[in-house]
Amino acid sequence: MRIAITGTTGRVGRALADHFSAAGHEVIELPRSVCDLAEPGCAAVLEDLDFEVLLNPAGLTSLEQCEDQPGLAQQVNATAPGELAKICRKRGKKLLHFSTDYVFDGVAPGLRREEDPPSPLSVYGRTKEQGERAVVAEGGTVMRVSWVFGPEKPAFPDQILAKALRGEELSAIADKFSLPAYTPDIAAWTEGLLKADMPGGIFHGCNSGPVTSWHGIALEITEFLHKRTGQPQAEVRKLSLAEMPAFRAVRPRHTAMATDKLETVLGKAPRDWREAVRQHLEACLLSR
Ligand SMILES: NC(=O)C1=CN([C@@H]2O[C@H](COP(=O)(O)OP(=O)(O)OC[C@H]3O[C@@H](n4cnc5c(N)ncnc54)[C@H](OP(=O)(O)O)[C@@H]3O)[C@@H](O)[C@H]2O)C=CC1
Ligand SMILES: Cc1cn([C@H]2C[C@H](O)[C@@H](COP(=O)(O)OP(=O)(O)O[C@H]3O[C@@H](C)C(=O)[C@@H](O)[C@H]3O)O2)c(=O)[nH]c1=O
Repeated sequence: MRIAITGTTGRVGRALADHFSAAGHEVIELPRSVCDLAEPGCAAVLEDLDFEVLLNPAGLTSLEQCEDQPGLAQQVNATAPGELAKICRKRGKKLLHFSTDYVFDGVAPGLRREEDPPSPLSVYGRTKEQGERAVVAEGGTVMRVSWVFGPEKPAFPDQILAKALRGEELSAIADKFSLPAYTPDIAAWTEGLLKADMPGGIFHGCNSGPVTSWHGIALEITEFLHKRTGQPQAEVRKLSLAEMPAFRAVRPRHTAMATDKLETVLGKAPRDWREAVRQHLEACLLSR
């Protein structure tokens, strides 16, 4: 299959490109230099392109940058995905677009379902929600992911691992809750949706297991290191969201997502995030 992929310099796009290349598909990479979503009309690149499915993980992912440049966030996260979706529909091509748990306000604890009404708190969340609505209106499929980590680019777990290995003091936010999503697993779920012919609508994609905080993920990492090295388990100081002055954008507190809808397509539940974190850490230690 000929699979076009945006955002291949990013975490999810790189994982998708590597996964589908390894699976024997022809991957057409559409990085910013080929398709700059900040440019109105950028989707025209699809008009003459020979592809069967478009995967669109590209996005303006810094919440603070979105607050500072709302016009750019609107163009990249909302307008451009809508334009890509229109051309995909017109040309009879399948589209999977990536969105976020931050479309929810996260006020109440518990698992968010696809049919729960979004109520974003930030420019990032609002523009991502508009983008997903535009895609679904054109018959496209959306996968909302959360707290993404993987080998392609360092994320929060990598920062904790690096600090722990250097013996530095550790701290992590303990009053914000979700479920992480591991990039190789995101790629496998994407393949599942592709095999189901991209059914349209919204799907939640994250690993399973107990809902956690960033502090909970950090503890999983220090416990892993303790078992792996025999060193005493490092302490992780608990932080609150309010202690993060760098977080100028408002972040939702409870955004763990239920994945039953994806499970129906895949025929199995996503694996536990703790297993995915351990696999990631093993790979990080081996590559050092
Ligand atoms: N990371 C996370 O924790 C989460 C991510 N998501 C969503 O998942 C998707 C993938 O995220 P992730 O891979 O982690 O993000 P990254 O920040 O790692 O990558 C973003 C990608 O988008 C590209 N991009 C940004 N602006 C433009 C532009 N104007 N034109 C073309 N490409 C552009 C970047 O290209 P360049 O390298 O040139 O800047 C990069 O390839 C996003 O849509 C995000 O909203 C959802 C929940 C959590
Ligand atoms: C969690 C955490 C982060 N940080 C730092 C690391 C990083 O530089 C910065 C932002 O962290 P994160 O990127 O993990 O947090 P955030 O920007 O909230 O991440 C979000 O990204 C967008 C794209 C999404 O859609 C969300 O699901 C979520 O993954 O804050 C800490 O210093 N301490 C912490 O405990």
